[in-house]
Amino acid sequence: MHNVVFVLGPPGSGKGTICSKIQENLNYVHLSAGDLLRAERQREGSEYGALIESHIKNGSIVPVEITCSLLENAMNASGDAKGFLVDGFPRNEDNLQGWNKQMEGKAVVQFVLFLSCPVSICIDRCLNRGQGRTDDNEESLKKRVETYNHQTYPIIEHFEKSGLVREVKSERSIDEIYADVVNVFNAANKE
Ligand SMILES: Nc1ncnc2c1ncn2[C@@H]1O[C@H](COP(=O)(O)OP(=O)(O)OP(=O)(O)O)[C@@H](O)[C@H]1O
Ligand SMILES: Nc1ccn([C@@H]2O[C@H](COP(=O)(O)O)[C@@H](O)[C@H]2O)c(=O)n1
Ligand SMILES: [Mg+2]
Repeated sequence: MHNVVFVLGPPGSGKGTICSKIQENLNYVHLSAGDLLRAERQREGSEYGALIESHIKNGSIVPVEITCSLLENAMNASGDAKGFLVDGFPRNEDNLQGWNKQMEGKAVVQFVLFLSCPVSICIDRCLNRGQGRTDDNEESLKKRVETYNHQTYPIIEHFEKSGLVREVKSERSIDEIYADVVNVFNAANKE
């Protein structure tokens, strides 16, 4: 059974940055749904390349069958770990339902780490990220934020109702955020 922590928050809230630090120090494996989709988009022979690129540019969400299979394959291919940081998933109702259907009996959700951050700060971070992402431009970011507000935030609210959400404010320095995140993981692993 895979132990999973979902990591959610607006685009640019620092999910990837914080997950890298958790992976380095806490024996969790970081799996970014966005990174897996970008790799699949580049994979020679992939039948999904064009579809994925179109969703990424439009800030819309790729059908769950594609994303969940990439996640499950990555988990199965990974060695021993305390758990998996599933970054940027589930992003909408389709992601959530598809995960529940595909991963029932194969994964347990330990908690949801919610990195909350004002949107204006998130947009500035993305525009200055400097990684050449095709969606780090004003037009795509407007759509990504809209998708976050209308489709992803309701998923966070859904988990909130089950008491699974651990919110950490991420408009602060990386060290301050990470200190709070470590406390969240320590508390969860004592339960
Ligand atoms: N606490 C922070 N303070 C300042 N800059 C930060 C902070 N956290 C991350 N950044 C920077 O902001 C940018 C976005 O961070 P990151 O890629 O981790 O966000 P993300 O939530 O994974 O975004 P996305 O959803 O678009 O993948 C990066 O350039 C990163 O270096
Ligand atoms: N569950 C997901 C996650 C991501 N996407 C698509 O990838 C884009 C980039 O995601 P990041 O987490 O790296 O920002 C995102 O805007 C979506 O188009 C997805 O479809 N499903
Ligand atoms: Mg990211």
